[in-house]
Amino acid sequence: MSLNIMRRIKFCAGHRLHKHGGKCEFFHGHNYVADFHVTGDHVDDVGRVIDFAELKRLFKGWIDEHWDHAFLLNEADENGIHALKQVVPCKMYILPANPTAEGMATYLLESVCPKLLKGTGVTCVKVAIWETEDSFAEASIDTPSRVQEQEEWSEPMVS
Ligand SMILES: Nc1nc2c(c(=O)[nH]1)N=C([C@H](O)[C@H](O)COP(=O)(O)OP(=O)(O)OP(=O)(O)O)CN2
Repeated sequence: MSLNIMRRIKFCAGHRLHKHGGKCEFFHGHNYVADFHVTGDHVDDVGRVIDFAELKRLFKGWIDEHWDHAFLLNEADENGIHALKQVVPCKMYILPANPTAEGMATYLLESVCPKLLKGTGVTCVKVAIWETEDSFAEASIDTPSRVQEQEEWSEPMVS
């Protein structure tokens, strides 16, 4: 048996889609919603897979530090990165792919959640990123063990 729970985290961030070819190539921002779906196979003495408050501490803590009020850019977007570095102070987070809802959900699921949840006994199996109230993308894994832990972290650039 598995038990599935979800913790929602809201944040705002700026981005642009490298080579989008349309309006989303301009710098702009969104009020994002991130839904973290977590699974476990047993409950504690209180009846919880994991305390929602602990998930908030972990997920919101990471989001607040790295993405909230930051600009998210594709590492291939040299022009955008160069431009943002001129801004003082500047909070920027560089991703290995475009900061689409799909790219952000994938990054959280594969690169961030395994580290945050290490030792908790639960696994994040799906992350949904809502870019607007009408559109979202989700990344999910079928088998938790498919998630690989990655050693490299992109630190936010603050200047
Ligand atoms: N599959 C995806 N398509 C798009 C993404 C994305 O993350 N995944 N992102 C964007 C842009 O970020 C854009 O800001 C959102 O575009 P759009 O949905 O067109 O924006 P609006 O809902 O605000 O549309 P209006 O026509 O301006 O009302 C684009 N595509």
